[in-house]
Amino acid sequence: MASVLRQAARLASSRCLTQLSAASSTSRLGASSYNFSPSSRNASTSSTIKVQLDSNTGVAIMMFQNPPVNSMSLDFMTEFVIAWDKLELDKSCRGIILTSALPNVFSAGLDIMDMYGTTPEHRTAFWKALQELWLKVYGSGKIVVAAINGASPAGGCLMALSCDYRIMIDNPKYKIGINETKLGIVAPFWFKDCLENTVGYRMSEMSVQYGILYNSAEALKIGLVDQLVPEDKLISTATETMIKWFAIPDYARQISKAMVRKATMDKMLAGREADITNFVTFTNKDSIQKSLGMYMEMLKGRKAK
Ligand SMILES: CCCCCCCCCCC/C=C/C(=O)SCCNC(=O)CCNC(=O)[C@H](O)C(C)(C)COP(=O)(O)OP(=O)(O)OC[C@H]1O[C@@H](n2cnc3c(N)ncnc32)[C@H](O)[C@@H]1OP(=O)(O)O
Repeated sequence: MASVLRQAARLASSRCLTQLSAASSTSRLGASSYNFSPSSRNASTSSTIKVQLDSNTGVAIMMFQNPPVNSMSLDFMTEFVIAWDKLELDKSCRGIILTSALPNVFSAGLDIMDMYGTTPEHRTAFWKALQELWLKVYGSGKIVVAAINGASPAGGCLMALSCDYRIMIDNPKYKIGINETKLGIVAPFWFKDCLENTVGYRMSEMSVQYGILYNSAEALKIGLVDQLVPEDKLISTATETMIKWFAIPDYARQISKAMVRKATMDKMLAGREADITNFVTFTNKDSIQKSLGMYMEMLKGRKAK
């Protein structure tokens, strides 16, 4: 145990978890001091990411606004990471709620147009940006809550899985899952690892092969999300949840989080270059390009009907 703790402490000061110790101001706010007055809100906005930080409570809400479906394009992910870094450096921010500013969709996952018909150089930059985003969110010392207010397939599901807690709107029309095989592509190992860490081995074995998208009730049943709420209670519940987490001393929670996530993080850090090569090689294949093209056509055709 002592060696695990030493490792976790080393991790806490390592590149991906540098924020852990920096943000460890213990329990400045309990639920009773919660005050969400508009005057305390800080707003910062890029074209696709909107951030509201309440420095009284320490809760930041990061909203995706990349119409029509919050697809994770290279530009979106770059803006995400810039906004994320700002929050990580802000000591008044103790927790981040991820949600969508668009109706009916949390995130449609990776932008297929960034993978389809693009150059290997472009896809390299695209995949690096995705790795970077994931390492930041998954490795964050802040408390991160996903407020899932719509469809959340593939990369959208990964984003939610990287958080500490997932709250979803209770509506059967919203689906979440790792559905890559349905597109004729393969989710990389770290998508699978995040799913497995959350729902267990057998469920992820079924899930990644079939490419299952679960509705909200099914997602709750298998533990893919932690809580369902009516639409009008989503942000208030996410904020209240965050305030409850604030009662735990930051440093102890952060070290514990680092211990639990270390193996998954290390695997990615060790395999980062190979993962980029795999992605670029895989998406260079004619058969994969064909699958992506057909899927895009299907999406557009569905709309035309
Ligand atoms: C050996 C192993 C090596 C492994 C190496 C790695 C291999 C590659 C790994 C790749 C991992 C991929 C991860 C992903 O995230 S792939 C993306 C998966 N996403 C989806 O399947 C979602 C598709 N979209 C939808 O289902 C719906 O759009 C949605 C439910 C989200 C919303 O429905 P709605 O009816 O509201 O909207 P429309 O369907 O009409 O869509 C509106 C427009 O948006 C376009 N669109 C939708 N999704 C995407 C997307 N992901 N990327 C780009 N564009 C998207 C859609 O075509 C419409 O466009 P138009 O308005 O122009 O018609």
